[in-house]
Amino acid sequence: MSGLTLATISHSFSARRVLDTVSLVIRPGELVALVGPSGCGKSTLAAIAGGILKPDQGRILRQYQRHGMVFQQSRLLPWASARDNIAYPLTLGKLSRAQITERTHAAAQAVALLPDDLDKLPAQLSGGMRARVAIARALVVEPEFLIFDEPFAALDPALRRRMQDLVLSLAKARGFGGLFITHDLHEAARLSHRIAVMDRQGKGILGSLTPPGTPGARSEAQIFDFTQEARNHPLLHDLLNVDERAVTLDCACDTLGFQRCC
Ligand SMILES: Nc1ncnc2c1ncn2[C@@H]1O[C@H](COP(=O)(O)OP(=O)(O)OP(=O)(O)O)[C@@H](O)[C@H]1O
Repeated sequence: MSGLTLATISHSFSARRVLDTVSLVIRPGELVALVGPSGCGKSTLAAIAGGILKPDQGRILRQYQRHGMVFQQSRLLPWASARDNIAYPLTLGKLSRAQITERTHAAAQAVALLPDDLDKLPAQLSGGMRARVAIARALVVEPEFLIFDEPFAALDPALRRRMQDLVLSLAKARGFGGLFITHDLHEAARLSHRIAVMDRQGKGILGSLTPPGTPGARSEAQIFDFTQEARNHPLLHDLLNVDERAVTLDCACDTLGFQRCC
């Protein structure tokens, strides 16, 4: 079981303070979705959680050995094939060539990449394929914790659903925890034990919403009902502007296969 504690994290870019004493505790095995208005500092917090960015102040406690990260932009090596991008983190360890090949192909298969796609460079892949290569690269290390920054945004509804199911089944099998950043409330409700809502100005976590049941065991009706109710929750109502609410609704309708139900 793996958890993460971010304690009173502050960070500035140039003179502009983006995060101001933000604390978030993810208990061992807990999947937390982080939502909040665009620009409030979610990606910055994810980069700090993943050790990509050193905060100006604050403490990070990781209760795991390895995490897998997916960034908002796929951040693939442009000169390397999809296969080599997925394998890259393994080449930094002590695995044999045969083990690397086996794990790379298993990860590629899990994200529904075809063998032909693996020879292509990132520029030759579609946006959705690039996103899946990035997800495979995160999963290939057999992570104990996931940090995913809008990992499924470039995927069509069917693939998005498939990737969500993949993460849920792996989380269940391995008991890992995770931090998922998303603008899609339906996705947040589907993937997480808890939805943490970040302040508009990066001044902390305003509170959390807890969908009923556990991720992976919720019915689509439960998720849909929760999402509809949550939109009117003061925590979200004050934070999401009209456009963002519309996007969230579209996503929920798409995923459920409804014709503009709302
Ligand atoms: N490398 C950087 N240099 C300067 N400013 C940055 C940098 N990265 C982020 N910022 C600024 O920090 C603020 C928070 O950005 P961040 O990407 O963390 O927000 P976010 O909540 O993830 O937004 P979104 O939901 O739109 O992805 C923004 O004002 C952004 O312009």
